[in-house]
Amino acid sequence: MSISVFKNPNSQYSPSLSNFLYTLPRWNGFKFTGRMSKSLSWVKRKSIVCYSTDGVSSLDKNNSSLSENLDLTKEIENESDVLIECKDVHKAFGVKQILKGVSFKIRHGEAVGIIGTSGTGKSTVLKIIAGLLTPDKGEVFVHGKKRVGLVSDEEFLGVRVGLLFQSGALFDSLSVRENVGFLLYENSRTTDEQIAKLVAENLASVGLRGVEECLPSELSGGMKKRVALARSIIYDNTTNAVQPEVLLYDEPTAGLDPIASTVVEDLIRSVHLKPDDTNKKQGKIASYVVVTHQHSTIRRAVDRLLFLHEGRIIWEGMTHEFTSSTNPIVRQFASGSLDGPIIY
Ligand SMILES: Nc1ncnc2c1ncn2[C@@H]1O[C@H](COP(=O)(O)OP(=O)(O)OP(=O)(O)O)[C@@H](O)[C@H]1O
Repeated sequence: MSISVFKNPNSQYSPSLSNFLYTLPRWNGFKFTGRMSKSLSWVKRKSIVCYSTDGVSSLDKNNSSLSENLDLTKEIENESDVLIECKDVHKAFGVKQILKGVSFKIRHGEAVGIIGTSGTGKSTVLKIIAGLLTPDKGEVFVHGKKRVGLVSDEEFLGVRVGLLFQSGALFDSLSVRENVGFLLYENSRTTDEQIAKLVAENLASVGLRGVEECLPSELSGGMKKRVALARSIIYDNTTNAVQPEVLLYDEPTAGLDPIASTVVEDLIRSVHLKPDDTNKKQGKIASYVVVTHQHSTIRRAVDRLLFLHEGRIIWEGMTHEFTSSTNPIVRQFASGSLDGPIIY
């Protein structure tokens, strides 16, 4: 499989194209040759940015005290189940050094949350894992294979990585049905009727019914988010291919009411393929990573947490350890207190 990255002279990509990028790593032979090619011909004329103009990194040497809080005792010897590894990842935007040596591993079967204050670089980490951004320094490994550059799939043979964008990033000119079924229309032999049925089922699973023929502009922000989630989990159940797949969710419940949040959190759980149910067809996501600020999402949708602060992972632990952590930064964040080392 190969993936094209189209250069954009304005160094911007539209939300729709962001989504286009999301879809790329997940499907073989992605080309606009299928049933949707006509309506999407405009996509070809546009282009996708590669964030390649970042400034030179400068390491912040003043954070050694924070790093001391890392629990390094949880290293597990078996490396064969590591799907994603970030090793000493650095990233700057212009003169702003965002990531200053981020290292962690995501293992097969894990449900991991990345938390931390606003603007600390959580989405940046997801984009680096997904191959939409390249680190200035450090390495990302997908199933033990080093990611070489921007989205380019040959080197990830055997693992698909998908990213659900914070914005939802729907195709504005397509109906909800076409958005959710997009990849199936383009890439599978499933009939239109079967796709329409799958779309309706997946929309129902995120609590949406009867919106198939709406345009995204007719939906509320929360509805758009759920449509995007339905699109990220739909798959061709007429094939038996089982590949480990990693889904990256960027704030999937931000802006949703508490009940819609619960629906989404439970759905994220339900598509997760745990190592002990590999024979089951439902739940094909091997591992997932959720960036979130929502306490309910932390509680319901993830098992392990990574705390990103000032460019590094300063704490990691199980979800139940989060609120009882003695790390002053984590404690302040968990309680939402104004008093503590985090200054706003
Ligand atoms: N493409 C870019 N160009 C320039 N700066 C960027 C770019 N992407 C992110 N940044 C900056 O990098 C920093 C980290 O952004 P990021 O979105 O990763 O943070 P975050 O932790 O996900 O924030 P939030 O919790 O508010 O969503 C921010 O200061 C942001 O302005």
